[in-house]
Formats: sequence, structure tokens, C-alpha cells
Amino acid sequence: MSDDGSPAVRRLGNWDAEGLRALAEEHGTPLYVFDPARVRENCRRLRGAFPDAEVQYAAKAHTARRTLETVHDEGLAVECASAGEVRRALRAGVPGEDVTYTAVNPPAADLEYVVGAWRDHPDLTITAGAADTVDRLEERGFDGRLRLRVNPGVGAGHHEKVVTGGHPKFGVGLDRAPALAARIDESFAFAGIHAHAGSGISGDDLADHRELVRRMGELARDLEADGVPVETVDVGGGFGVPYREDDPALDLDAVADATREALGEIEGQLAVEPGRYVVADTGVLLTRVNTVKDAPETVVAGTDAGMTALLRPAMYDAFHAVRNLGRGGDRPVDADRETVGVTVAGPVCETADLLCENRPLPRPARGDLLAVGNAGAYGYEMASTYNSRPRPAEVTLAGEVLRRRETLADVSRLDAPGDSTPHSHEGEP
Ligand SMILES: Cc1ncc(COP(=O)(O)O)c(C=O)c1O
Ligand SMILES: N[C@@H](CCCC[NH3+])C(=O)O
Repeated sequence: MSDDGSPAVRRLGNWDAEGLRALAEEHGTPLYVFDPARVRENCRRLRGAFPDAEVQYAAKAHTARRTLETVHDEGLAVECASAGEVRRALRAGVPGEDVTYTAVNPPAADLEYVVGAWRDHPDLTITAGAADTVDRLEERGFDGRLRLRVNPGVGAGHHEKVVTGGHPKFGVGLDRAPALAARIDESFAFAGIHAHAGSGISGDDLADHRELVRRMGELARDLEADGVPVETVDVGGGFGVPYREDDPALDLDAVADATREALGEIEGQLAVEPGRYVVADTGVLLTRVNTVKDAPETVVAGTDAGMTALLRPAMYDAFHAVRNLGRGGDRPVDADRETVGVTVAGPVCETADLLCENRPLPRPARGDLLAVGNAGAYGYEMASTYNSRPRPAEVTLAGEVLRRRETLADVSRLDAPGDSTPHSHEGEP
């Protein structure tokens, strides 16, 4: 519970099945459904747990304009991973002082865009994770707020592919940080230090999180002792959410207490930058069963959503709860179907194109609507047009279209002219 009485977790079972069925009828499937009210609740819980810290929302988890407007309205700043995200944040009305761009091997075009944006928004912050990035910013005339990304030598996450802390790709080693920080302090407005352990940290990873924070606190004190004032100690995001219906919620207050304790006394301000925690349980993915096949070891439910709509199961073997909402007008589906091992398989020509494997679920029938839980974070954002599949639409619970459904024409709109001869059977532009 947070101060506003909202639950710490919103389970898939708590979404209104009737409302979801109506949205699928009206907008078609696959369809992302998004609840902005839940974004507010999650922001408030975060701000309540970290009252003295700057809380930045990691935009990469869900970049819809409505999300960026909502998190900012709730007092969160916005952390961006690319020029595109900076552009989205500024266009959503987030002021430059609340925008941070975390540059990871930044393409020249990103630096040019962000340095251009900084000229209009001089309070914007850039985080650099390599001396080269500092040089390249200087070459472009940037002398504004610059934060240093440190490699803390320790990381955590729900899968090895999302552990960033300790990986050589991210940040400068703790041993090199003091010299680079001093250099930044001389030529730029030094905006403190940053590190990020990884994504999807659970209670089991608390020791790693604590160690990262401890190292960052120590570095901040060393820098201060060397005469380099550290305005902000940003310890990243990564707070996990329960993906299984019976997994416990992350104890955010315990994480916040551990963070403060491990950080120790610092001159500057603590900052955190969660993405998943803000938006994971604000979204579900709806998909329709179009094929049912009894195989010896499992019942295959073929659906119109697969890895191009929701990549996480294929990429990380990630678990997402699945609920069969039936075909509408039925009795609740769970009541009258036997439970069988169901494999939900998408329309893409890859074996990895599965949303779940041999999961105990009510026997599926053609036309059933399935809801896939916790799809608000890194769901729509990681969708692709592989196999020339149009990306799903995304609507709010109230039916407002946040991102319209892609069409076949959209999918080929970047092709060279001449490849787009229209056919008489195409009803759409
Ligand atoms: C630098 C940085 N900050 C914040 C985040 C947000 O992570 P999460 O969505 O797990 O909170 C990420 C992604 O892992 C990241 O790379
Ligand atoms: N995309 C990842 C999270 C990594 C975020 C980027 N640092 C996931 O879906 O779990």
C-alpha cells in the first residue's frame, strides 16, 4: 500500500475482463491497454519511499507522450537514453532542468541533436560514460551540466542480458572516475555521478544494490575531499516488479532504507531512475487465439501477438502472466474449461516466438481473448516489424488511442519508390 491507499502490485487478475473484452472488440488485436491512473499511483509510491531524492523516470520503459506528461505532473524528472527520447520528453512539455540524457556510445547525430536542444534548454543534463564522450561534447561546444557515469564493478538484474553494472560497456571504472570528474569539473558544470546496476532487481539482489550504492557514496566523499563538489549521486533504477501472479511485491521502503543506509552521509542529493516500476503493471497486451492444436506434449494456442508485439519472453525467457478472457458473453472462462498445458505461440517464423510454454491454463478455443500481464514496461517499446508485421495499437482504459495500429502501408513506407505499387485489393492507403 502507498499513502494514497493504492496496492503495491496490480495483478493481471485485477483488470476488469469485461472492459478489456470491449476494448478488443472496438480496437482489434493485438492491442496494448494502458492505465494512466496506475502510473500516478506508482509515481506516488516512489516519491513516498524516496522523499528526499530526485526521482527520474527512465523513459525507455514506455515513451508514450501521455506517460511522460503524467510522470512529470507527478513530480518526476525524465531520464532519456537517446536523442529521440530527449525530443519526446521536451515535446511532452518536460522542462530542460528535468531532462537528463544518458549517453551510451552516442552516435554523432544524437550528440548534435542533444547539444542543439541544450542551447535552447541550458539546464538539461548529459551523463557521459567515457572520456571520448566528454571530448566529443567539448568539440561540439557543450559546456553545460555534465554527469559522470561510473562502472561500479557490481551489478544485478532479472537476466544476464540486462545486468549493466560491472559490464565494461557502461561507465568508467571507479579507479579512473576521480581524474575524469576533476576534468569535467574544470570545463563543464559537473552534475555529479551516476551508476546503474541493471534491470529487474528483486529482494534477492538487495546485497548487490547496497554494494553499488556504498561504492557510489564512497566515491562521492572522495571527490568532495579532493575539492570536487558532487551535486547528485544517481544510483540508477532497476526496481523489479512481480511477473508471476503469486510473486511478492518488491518492498520499496526496504529498498529505500537500504539505499540511504548504504549511501552514508553525502553533501549532494540522491537520485534514482526507475522505469519498469513506474509502468509495468499499467499495461496489458490483448491477443486473440486464431488456431488451436493438440500436440502430444502441449496444446498450442496460436495468437495474433508474438515476439514482434512482446519481445521479452523470446529475448530473456521472461515470464508474463496469461489469462484467458474467453470470447465475451460466456460464463467466466475458468469455470467451465479443463486446465491443460498451453503454449501460446505467435505468428512469426521463429521457434522463440512464444508468449508462454506449456503453462497450466484453461483449454483454449478459437476466438478466445488472452490478456498478457505486466506488459506496460518494455512491451510496446521493444515491438518490431520483423516479418513485416505491423505493430499493435495502444489505447488507454478509457479507449483513447495513444498509438494507432500500424498498417501494412506503414510497414513499407520507408522503401525506395517503385517498391510500393498499390494493389487493387488494398483497402488502406
Ligand atoms: C541507465 C539506466 N537507467 C535506468 C534504467 C531503468 O531500468 P528499470 O526499468 O529496470 O528501472 C535503465 C535500464 O535498465 C538504464 O539503463
Ligand atoms: N528491456 C529490458 C530492461 C532493460 C532496460 C535497459 N537498461 C527488459 O525488458 O527487461
